[in-house]
Amino acid sequence: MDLVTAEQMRQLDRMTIEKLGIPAIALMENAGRAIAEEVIALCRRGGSAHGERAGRSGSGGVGGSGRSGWSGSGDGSEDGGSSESGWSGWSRSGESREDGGASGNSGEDGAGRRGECGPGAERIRGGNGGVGGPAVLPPGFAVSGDRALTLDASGEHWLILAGKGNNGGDGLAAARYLREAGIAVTLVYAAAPESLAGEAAVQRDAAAAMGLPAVVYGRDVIDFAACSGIVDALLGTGSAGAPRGAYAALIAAANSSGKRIVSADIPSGLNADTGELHEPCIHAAVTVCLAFLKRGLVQYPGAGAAGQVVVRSIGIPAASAREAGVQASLLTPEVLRTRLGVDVSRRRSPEGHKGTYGHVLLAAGSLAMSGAGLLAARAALRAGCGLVTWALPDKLLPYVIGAAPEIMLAAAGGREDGTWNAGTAAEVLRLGAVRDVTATGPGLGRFEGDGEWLRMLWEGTQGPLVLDADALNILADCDYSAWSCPGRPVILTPHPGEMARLAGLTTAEVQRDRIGLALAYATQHGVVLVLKGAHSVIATPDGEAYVNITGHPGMGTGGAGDVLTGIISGLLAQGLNAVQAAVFGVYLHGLAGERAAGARTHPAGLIAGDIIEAL
Ligand SMILES: NC(=O)C1=CN([C@@H]2O[C@H](COP(=O)(O)OP(=O)(O)OC[C@H]3O[C@@H](n4cnc5c(N)ncnc54)[C@H](O)[C@@H]3O)[C@@H](O)[C@H]2O)[C@@H](O)CC1
Ligand SMILES: [K+]
Repeated sequence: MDLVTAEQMRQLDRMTIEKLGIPAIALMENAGRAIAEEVIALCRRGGSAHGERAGRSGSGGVGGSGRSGWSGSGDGSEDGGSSESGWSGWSRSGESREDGGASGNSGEDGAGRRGECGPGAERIRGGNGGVGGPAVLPPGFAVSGDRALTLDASGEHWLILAGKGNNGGDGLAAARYLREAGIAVTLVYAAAPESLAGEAAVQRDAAAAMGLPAVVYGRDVIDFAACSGIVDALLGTGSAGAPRGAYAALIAAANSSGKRIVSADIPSGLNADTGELHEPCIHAAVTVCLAFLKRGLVQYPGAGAAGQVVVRSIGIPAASAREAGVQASLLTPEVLRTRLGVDVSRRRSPEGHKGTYGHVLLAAGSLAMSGAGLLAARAALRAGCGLVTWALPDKLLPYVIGAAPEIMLAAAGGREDGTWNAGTAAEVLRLGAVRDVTATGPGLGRFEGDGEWLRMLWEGTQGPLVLDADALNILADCDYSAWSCPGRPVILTPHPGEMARLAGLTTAEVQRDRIGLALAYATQHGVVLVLKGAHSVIATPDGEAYVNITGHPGMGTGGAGDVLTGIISGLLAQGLNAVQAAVFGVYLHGLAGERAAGARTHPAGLIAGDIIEAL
């Protein structure tokens, strides 16, 4: 599923309007209808303002995963039920959904039976059946109504907060469909209705012609207490900066009303590109994202304000995304399989042996931080590689003998106190020359001459090189753009603090636009970059980015990053290329974390070793 910026979305809108000849008002109608369908689906579910959001907490929802709050349409991103993927929480609008609602296709019930039980069909039966028995329909004949836009005996009353741009126009179109579905609506204009222009003005006039009641902020009393839900159509991808004036006041009032809020496209007040929250920002139960998933909806804190995100098609072809230069994707099993060519089933050859699956060299650990090396080495084996050699300081070696009998140990020299020194580089290079992957960083520590040590590895390693933890801190202190590169891939796996040191920024600056920064850094430095944290971003040297949404809050525990280093290295050893290994490694790491968290009495008890065991 593609992730777009506001500017790319505008370009995609223009392409559809100009090249395909689809009028802008038609797109807006589709948007309005989609929003109305999702409001109706929410009403059917009876979700409360906060109840709808429970699935995002990571503790509830399908599979105990934070992903249960996501559903999508438009690119067929489902995994087809693969148990490996764990994507049971993902549903596609327009196909059979558990709630039986919000289907872009009318007349299907929750089980996908066409024409058997829609309200329209009931009416036909009633008319045919006469007194005293069920209707008998001729074989093969069925009629159904527009179930997605029907809500029986609702008693619902929704406020439609409308801004003066196209986002407001979407809300006004939705209001008409809601009214048709039997839901009472009141339009709340943030600005004088006369100030609306273009398609939004057309929607204003259509709503007025239908007799929909309307109030205007600053002129009329707005009764939030009397409504049962709120459509937020104040600001969309055209918003700039913090909401001002009436917009700010309406957002604040909507949030404090405690009512369910369904946002059109993005929660008003969210930066659609970065996920930053302006003050104030809507906190939605559901966000009906139009056409393409906006980057800001998958990056925190925005992802936390959006509630359940549903991506709905409005007539803009999915294929046009690449034409518009979209380089970011939500990481789904489908993306792994088709865009990246990863065998997500991790099939093993019946003829395979340990030599088939590659050999990792890990240079890691020191006397005070031996566990980091052990975790990374064990994770590489659990990721499926054939062999792992753990190179470590001589003084550490006796303490780890037998800690994991599957791991081969190699004394690399080092200082008397069990730390590394510059002289170990030659031995690490010698060991790495006959192995498939070299990984370093976990538990490495800093030492005199460490910059030169890393330069030797960087320039001398022939196979893929994975750098994490202290290797990244060393790198941050070096001008490595001057180092020669033997043409093998490098994968960097920083957490936000390490990323800040690498990029010369503060951690807050790193977190402000994770996708943008990861892309800029990866392309500028020619590396595969894994920016860790909730919804890790993987960026490639040729300018592609993937946002991962597997994982669990319980994974915030010491050593989880070392496990990721091991997994990525283990996948590289098995022959995955650097991008495949980084992306699939992050994905598997998150899945294993979810499983491990689910297996504990409380996810707070999760420790890094549990993630390895859940691989
Ligand atoms: N053909 C299209 O272009 C389509 C656009 N669509 C909708 O249109 C939206 C984008 O519409 P627009 O580009 O008109 O922009 P918006 O509707 O997001 O907002 C623009 C309006 O808000 C005002 N504004 C901007 N920032 C503000 C702030 N911080 N405080 C107060 N007022 C502010 C501007 O003066 C302008 O009047 C999308 O998010 C989507 O909902 C959909 O209808 C689909 C088709
Ligand atoms: K909005």
